[in-house]
Amino acid sequence: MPGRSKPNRLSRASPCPGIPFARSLDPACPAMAALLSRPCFISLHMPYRQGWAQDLVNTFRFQPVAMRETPRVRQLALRQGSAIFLVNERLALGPTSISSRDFLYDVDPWPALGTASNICFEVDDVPGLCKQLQSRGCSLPVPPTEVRDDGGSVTYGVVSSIVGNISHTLLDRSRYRGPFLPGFQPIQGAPLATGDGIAITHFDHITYVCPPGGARAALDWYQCCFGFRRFLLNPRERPAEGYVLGGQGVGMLLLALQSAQGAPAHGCKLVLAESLSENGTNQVDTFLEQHGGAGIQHVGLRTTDIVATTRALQQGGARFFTPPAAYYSQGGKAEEIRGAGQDPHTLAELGILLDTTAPRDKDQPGADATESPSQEYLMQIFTHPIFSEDTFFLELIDRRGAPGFGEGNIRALWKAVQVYMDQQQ
Ligand SMILES: O=C(O)C(=O)Cc1ccc(O)cc1
Repeated sequence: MPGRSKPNRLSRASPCPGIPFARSLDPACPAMAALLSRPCFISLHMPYRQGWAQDLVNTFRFQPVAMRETPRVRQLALRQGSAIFLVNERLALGPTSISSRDFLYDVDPWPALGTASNICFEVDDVPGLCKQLQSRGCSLPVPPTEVRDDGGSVTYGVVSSIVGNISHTLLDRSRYRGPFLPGFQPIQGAPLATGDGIAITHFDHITYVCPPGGARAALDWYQCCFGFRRFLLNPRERPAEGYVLGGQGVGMLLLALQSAQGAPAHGCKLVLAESLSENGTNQVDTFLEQHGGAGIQHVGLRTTDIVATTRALQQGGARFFTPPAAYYSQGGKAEEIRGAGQDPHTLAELGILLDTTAPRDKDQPGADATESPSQEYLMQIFTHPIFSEDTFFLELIDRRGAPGFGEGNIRALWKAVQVYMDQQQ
């Protein structure tokens, strides 16, 4: 955890605290009332005076919707589609003056550096879920709490995840009519120009970096505690092993989950990454080192037009990883791109990756057996790290029927990041 040492909670014997080990490994592990929906917001914490909120507004065109300011902290909600980042900034130096209650709807991760540390989920019964989680031994830094203003009231609690500095705000805002949350002032003003082509609709997935041996424990925890279901990233993935990428410099295990509620096509997935590299540092190890432990490595933002969105963001100054030029010329890639109905020159100019190797697995929940697999593909592009360290970054993802993750794209990203990191040294 940045700036503060913390015992490794992944070393617990049972992945589901309080549940006998054998039962806890059962994916149906015991009826959680938790029906978590798509993330309501993702919290970012900045150390003193790092104005990254401005970049989200000016470059990524997130719209400021609401703000809360105390003498010690500022919290700013920024929105694109239904994706909301809650940017938390300290207004004073030094940890002593800040109490955990300064950051409403969150806990203070004491960041010595920028970190994305909280994912808020809307739930129906906050006290009931908090009670269940507590009875399973989960740590609840904020017990169920009611906050109200003129727009009504909400109930929230915060639970610590077993992964690094990540926490989850559990929120019931069914009784609230205001624009964001009680305690926040709406930010009036003309919406930012939307004719610029940026078409971000929602959070598609959130990828964690787990410590060695930690991805499986995290998978079990989210299944047991939040009722998440396993999501197979690729038809070739064997459930017992996970999606293992090896060779060509890649050594990584990926496991994924999706929330039980919500249509699969629109649900937000959690991807758990763990390094399997034995020799030398890679992007996952680098994250652990520079972040000071496990945490959120990137957030995938779903777009319905990745070409226009990337172009507009690049014009606004966003910087993206670009794959080596050979990516577009070798192994029939240009034909693959054309076959998908895209233009290889445009994708190459912008650095967008396209993958047709992640067709819809007909066994995944929600799969539509009538759709033709040949038309399914996805396109992705990844920003450079957005804080000063090589830690957190954003991704744009445009899914054309493909719900998984393309192996070719992950390899290309891996390579591009390695080249970037080598250049940094
Ligand atoms: O492709 C994605 O968006 C993923 O989430 C998979 C992934 C996970 C970790 C990495 O360092 C690179 C790629």
